[in-house]
Amino acid sequence: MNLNHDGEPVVSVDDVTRTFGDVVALDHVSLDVGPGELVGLLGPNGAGKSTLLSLVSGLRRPDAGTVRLLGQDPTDPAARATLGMTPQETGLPATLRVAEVVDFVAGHYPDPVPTPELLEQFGIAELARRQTGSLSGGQKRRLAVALAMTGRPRVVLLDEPTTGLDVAGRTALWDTIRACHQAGVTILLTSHYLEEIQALAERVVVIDHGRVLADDSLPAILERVGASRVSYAGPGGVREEHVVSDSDEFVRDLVRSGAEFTGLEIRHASLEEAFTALTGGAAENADLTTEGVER
Ligand SMILES: Nc1ncnc2c1ncn2[C@@H]1O[C@H](COP(=O)(O)OP(=O)(O)OP(=O)(O)O)[C@@H](O)[C@H]1O
Repeated sequence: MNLNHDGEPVVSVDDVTRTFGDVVALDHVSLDVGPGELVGLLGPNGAGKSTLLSLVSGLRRPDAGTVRLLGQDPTDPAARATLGMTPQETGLPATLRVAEVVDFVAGHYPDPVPTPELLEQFGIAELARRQTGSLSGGQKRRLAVALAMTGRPRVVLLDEPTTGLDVAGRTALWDTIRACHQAGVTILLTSHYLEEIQALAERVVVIDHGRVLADDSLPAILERVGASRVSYAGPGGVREEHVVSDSDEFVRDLVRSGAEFTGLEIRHASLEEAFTALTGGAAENADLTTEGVER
């Protein structure tokens, strides 16, 4: 599905299956991503998200079906010149300095972002001369995402980009990811932070057991759950909460009934509720979190 854009998809996954021995990691998955889209891949542990990114980045080949990156086979190195990627686990050469690692990666691209500019953009300029082995987990993560942007990519794959970052680090990285998106870069990201998907993605693809369960705009995904929570304080200040399918109708009826109430609040279903409904409760075991993240 390509919700917002005309033209050729930047990433095209057509009826792809990939197995590892007996495990079916991807089961007839199809997905098109249009130019400039920011797509969030959401799914419980082992759903197939990283496998999908490994096929799009040409690290692995599908058993069946086709994957195209800007119309080319992503296993062809020429196709990957337009690609930036931050894998889930990144190995940085521990004895090299931060600026040296960026320079090394930049050397692979025809028109890289100048190293000082890139480090500034990712808030790690003051770490330029530090050996990467001495960086904190969060600082390494920021550097890893910065490396994905070094070659001015048209497509960026981010596998859990902000895992391990504190709240300030996470929101700073979100701003950088948004800036890349606004500059027209196509971004496909996975995350276990529902707030991250809610804050960044305009389109959400929910995957479980190697299958696409939902692929739609964020509001449409939320709407699928259909329910809203209406709460208010009744007489005596006792708070009541109702889960209703039509909050407008509920409030009209409440007003018509002449009941006294104050502090009316209407909350639409959260992404967590939508995800739990879609995956049949998998969210509860999925290592997904909605805690400790400010939007
Ligand atoms: N190299 C491999 N060898 C064997 N099985 C694998 C391999 N890579 C992935 N798998 C299996 O394929 C399935 C999908 O894994 P994948 O890493 O794509 O999930 P994921 O959605 O990225 O999970 P997580 O959120 O935990 O990172 C899992 O059952 C996993 O164990």
